[in-house]
Amino acid sequence: MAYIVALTGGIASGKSTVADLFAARQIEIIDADLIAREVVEPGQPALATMRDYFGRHILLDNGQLDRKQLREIIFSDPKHKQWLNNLLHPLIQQRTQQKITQCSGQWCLWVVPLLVENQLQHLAQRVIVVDSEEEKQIERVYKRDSISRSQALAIIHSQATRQQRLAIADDIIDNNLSKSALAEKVSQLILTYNQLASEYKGRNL
Ligand SMILES: CC(C)(COP(=O)(O)OP(=O)(O)OC[C@H]1O[C@@H](n2cnc3c(N)ncnc32)[C@H](O)[C@@H]1O)[C@@H](O)C(=O)NCCC(=O)NCCS
Ligand SMILES: Nc1ncnc2c1ncn2[C@@H]1O[C@H](COP(=O)(O)OP(=O)(O)OP(=O)(O)O)[C@@H](O)[C@H]1O
Repeated sequence: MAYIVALTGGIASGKSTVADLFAARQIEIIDADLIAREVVEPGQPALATMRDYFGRHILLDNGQLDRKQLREIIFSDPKHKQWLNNLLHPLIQQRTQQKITQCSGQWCLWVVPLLVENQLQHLAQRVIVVDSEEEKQIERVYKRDSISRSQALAIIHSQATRQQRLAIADDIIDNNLSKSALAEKVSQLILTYNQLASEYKGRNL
């Protein structure tokens, strides 16, 4: 089994930006947000279950999930969020495990927003936390998705705190850095993980 490096952080902390820098260096990526999209594609049983629970209005005319609407529903009602998490998280976890066993490199990067919330850290050998100040997250999520300040805060407050994440971090990426400084940090981390993964392989032969 490959050495697994988990990459986590709050909403709009910069996980995808950092993951893209690893991917550009040919590191294999397993992305929980992408898997979360796969399990609700049209034709997937989970999408039909969600339509039955929330109603047909949760779908767009083309049958795809109306993500904006679902986001508004679940982050304004914890009961609905819990229902959705109970449905999707086991499915996401199952697919993630499959992909982890298929990782062909010496190590791979598992991008997992809810690592701390779902207490999944035991599934990785190393944890990177992308750390960002709350105001930066709000600003970036607004620029990227036009999410209002109050909705951004609702999402942030439904997630683990910065302190909870930092408490389990092996490596911290401060995402107040410029993108070029981030690339430099990623290059250093790759050298570290190449070494750690090769030692791990040696111990597990
Ligand atoms: C609510 C949905 C439709 C919003 O879709 P949207 O395209 O706007 O956002 P996207 O999927 O890219 O998620 C963006 C970020 O929102 C946060 N987030 C999403 N779901 C959750 C959740 N259940 N609890 C806390 N934060 C969440 C994460 O930081 C995530 O990285 C979507 O996030 C979703 O289906 N969520 C439930 C599945 C899930 O838990 N996914 C996140 C972890 S795999
Ligand atoms: N260091 C940075 N400098 C400037 N802009 C950045 C930086 N890091 C991220 N951004 C921008 O902030 C936004 C959020 O970043 P990104 O999508 O990487 O976060 P994320 O943690 O993957 O988000 P989500 O939790 O929503 O999936 C993006 O528009 C990205 O281009």
